[in-house]
Amino acid sequence: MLLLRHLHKTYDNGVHATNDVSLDIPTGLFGLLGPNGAGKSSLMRTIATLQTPDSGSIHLDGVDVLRAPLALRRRLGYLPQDFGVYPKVSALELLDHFAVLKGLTRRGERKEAVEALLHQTNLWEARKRAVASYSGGMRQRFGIAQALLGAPRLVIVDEPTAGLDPDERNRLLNLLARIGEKVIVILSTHIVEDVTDLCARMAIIGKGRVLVEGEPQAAIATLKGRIWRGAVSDADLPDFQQRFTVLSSRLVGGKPQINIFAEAQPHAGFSQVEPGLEDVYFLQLRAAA
Ligand SMILES: Nc1ncnc2c1ncn2[C@@H]1O[C@H](COP(=O)(O)OP(=O)(O)OP(=O)(O)O)[C@@H](O)[C@H]1O
Repeated sequence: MLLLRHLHKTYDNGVHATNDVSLDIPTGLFGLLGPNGAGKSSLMRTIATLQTPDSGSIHLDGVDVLRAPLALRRRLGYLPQDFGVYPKVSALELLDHFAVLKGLTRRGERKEAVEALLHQTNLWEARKRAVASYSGGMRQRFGIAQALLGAPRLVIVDEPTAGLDPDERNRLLNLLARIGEKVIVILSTHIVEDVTDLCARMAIIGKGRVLVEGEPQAAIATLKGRIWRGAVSDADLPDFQQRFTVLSSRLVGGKPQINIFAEAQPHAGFSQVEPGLEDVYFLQLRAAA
């Protein structure tokens, strides 16, 4: 279990990027959902001991991470937002090199670990190709492979699905879900669908604060019976936005279709729909704005 308690981090420019964050993160895939600038990367870097919080505590399986950062680093796999290491060497050689850095010095053991990870991340067929020639999805899978070296207890992946096509996104999420069967995996993302189906638990953060935490389905259930959908004209949209809690709007057949949060039917022609995590997300962000 990873326990975060009352974490605060204010940068020199005065931005309060982490504001009293407390979370219990068990084994499994944990989604950290928030818009750009919400403070996801700041929190990830703090957990990874790449920066220190101003106050608060972090414990991994009972070990005080801020007092013993080396102990955490030995058990951590980290894929930052911009991994940025794509040299013209083969995936096999590069992963082997990272394995040496990670302390896997015995050749036989290292070979076994590297090959197993290339299989696990579906890169075995492409192992002799230069990482520089990989597609975005392959690079991210390579990033996951390096994060898994040394059998970490905690894996942190920062926005790994950004810019991937739907196929590659699914492949990556499935890979993370499988890894999450045994270790703690924190997945930061601004894509709501990344969290809905696969994450056992999640937190939505906005402006550095935890807005909601728990099981996605439980958060969705709190909105049951209170999400209404209907079509409006472009001209009427601003009026609806002023009068109601409009959570989202998308064009369907050229006309805005909007989701409204309301205890009763807000307007003629609106019908109740099953809530989704996107409704939770927009409602929370609105409330925090
Ligand atoms: N080193 C830094 N110095 C000053 N301000 C920073 C620093 N790093 C981040 N910030 C600011 O802190 C806030 C949170 O940024 P952070 O990168 O943690 O958010 P994020 O949720 O990861 O967003 P993104 O998805 O855009 O990376 C932003 O306002 C950002 O500009």
